[in-house]
Amino acid sequence: MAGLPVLTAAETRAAEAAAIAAGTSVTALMDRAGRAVADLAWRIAGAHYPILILCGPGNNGGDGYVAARILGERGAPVTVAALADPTTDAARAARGGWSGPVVPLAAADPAFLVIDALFGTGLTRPLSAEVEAALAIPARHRIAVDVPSGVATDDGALLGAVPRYTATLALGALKPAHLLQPAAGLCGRLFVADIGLSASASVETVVRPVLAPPSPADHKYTRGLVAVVGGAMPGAARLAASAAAHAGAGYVLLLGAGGGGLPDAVVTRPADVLPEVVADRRLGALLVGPGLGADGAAPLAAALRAAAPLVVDGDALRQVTPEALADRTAPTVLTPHDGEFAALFGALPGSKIDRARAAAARADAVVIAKGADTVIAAPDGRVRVADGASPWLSTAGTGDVLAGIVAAQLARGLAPLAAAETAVWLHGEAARRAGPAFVADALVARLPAALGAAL
Ligand SMILES: NC(=O)C1=CN([C@@H]2O[C@H](COP(=O)(O)OP(=O)(O)OC[C@H]3O[C@@H](n4cnc5c(N)ncnc54)[C@H](OP(=O)(O)O)[C@@H]3O)[C@@H](O)[C@H]2O)[C@@H](O)CC1
Ligand SMILES: [K+]
Repeated sequence: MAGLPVLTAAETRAAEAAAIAAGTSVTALMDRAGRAVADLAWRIAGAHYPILILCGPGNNGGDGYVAARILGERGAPVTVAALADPTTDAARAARGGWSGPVVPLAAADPAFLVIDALFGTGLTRPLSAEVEAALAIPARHRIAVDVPSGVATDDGALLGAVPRYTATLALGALKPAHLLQPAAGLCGRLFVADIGLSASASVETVVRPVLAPPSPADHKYTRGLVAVVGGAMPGAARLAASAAAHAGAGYVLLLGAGGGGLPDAVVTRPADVLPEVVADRRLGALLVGPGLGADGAAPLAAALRAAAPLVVDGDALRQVTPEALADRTAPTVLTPHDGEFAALFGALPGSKIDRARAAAARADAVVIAKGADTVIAAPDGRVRVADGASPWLSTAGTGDVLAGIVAAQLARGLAPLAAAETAVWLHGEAARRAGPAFVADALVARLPAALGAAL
């Protein structure tokens, strides 16, 4: 199943221009946008609770005037406060359709619902104190039109004090700011209004995969042999191995990290059999990095020679170079958090999406840039962004679990980007099922149920 497209401000403008070239007017697009805003506001506030609509000078403000007209026609108590007069033809026309009063921003009173139509994709500079004060007007609920005013559409940075919203209504398509931190954390529930834009996007959201159960012809090797390289901290490798076993792998081998807490089904062998395992044609995927320690040069060098798909995680990411990774001929998936990403690729420019994409091209690997806003990038430029990750995932061992799940998906034959996307979804679903304050081991225990939800 394809994810939702994610468009930058420029891509959105291009989609808008294409729609206009195909015969739709800006006014028609704005009317659809304003109607969608009004419908959402109506569901929250209905006809009896005061609604304050903050309108900016551009087309985001235009959407606000359209919503004001429609809500007013339905009998809702609407007040409009404007930063300045409209500056675009479409916004002027929308302003003309609103017959109620328009007060200056500074004169706006608190309301049950504030609709923020100050700035959308056209934000070009930091917010003024006047705008920040208006955004901070007390309200029970806030809806952001397209994006919260003050967030940078393309990278999710904050250009001022932005409040927390009940909901954000993305117009036409999601934007990076809806998914990337810190903006994503302020958007509240995300809705996408279909206003008739069509665009193919190289960036999509991660969605629930559609997995197939094993066929009668399958056996443990076709289900996938995963080998996990242990190291200085064997617990991390055990966790990863256990995750691989619970995420559908047919056979899991753990090298040099035996000990308690493992399912008996996971086969443990001494570390020095790694060259033999790497040469085994039945190997489906190799994982190196969890708990490897700072002294992992020898096993890492052996792992890089694997003809099977390789997952590089944790400590290994600090001991490898993008060039060594790019030299591999079999698929490689990297799972860095921010610190490991910086250690491996240095400070790259642009949004997290831009950085992950550049890193993937440089290392010729799929990069899973982890965090509250996990971004998956492939060397060919395709990107998948996960939304709504459990905040409780920020605990020790969850990265080891993810690496094990990725290895299991590669071992059963998924292409690297699909393996990464499937793994990130399963990891997120297991976390959702685990509830609050789980330990990483509990995440592993939820993996079969998460997998079941994708069959
Ligand atoms: N794409 C689509 O298909 C559709 C898009 N639609 C809607 O249009 C929105 C984009 O509209 P937009 O391009 O007019 O920009 P918008 O966000 O209203 O802001 C521009 C204005 O704000 C000003 N300004 C900027 N920053 C500022 C600051 N910090 N402080 C003060 N002022 C600031 C800026 O001034 P300037 O930089 O020019 O001096 C300019 O006047 C989009 O998000 C969606 O809601 C729908 O209507 C229909 C279909
Ligand atoms: K807005």
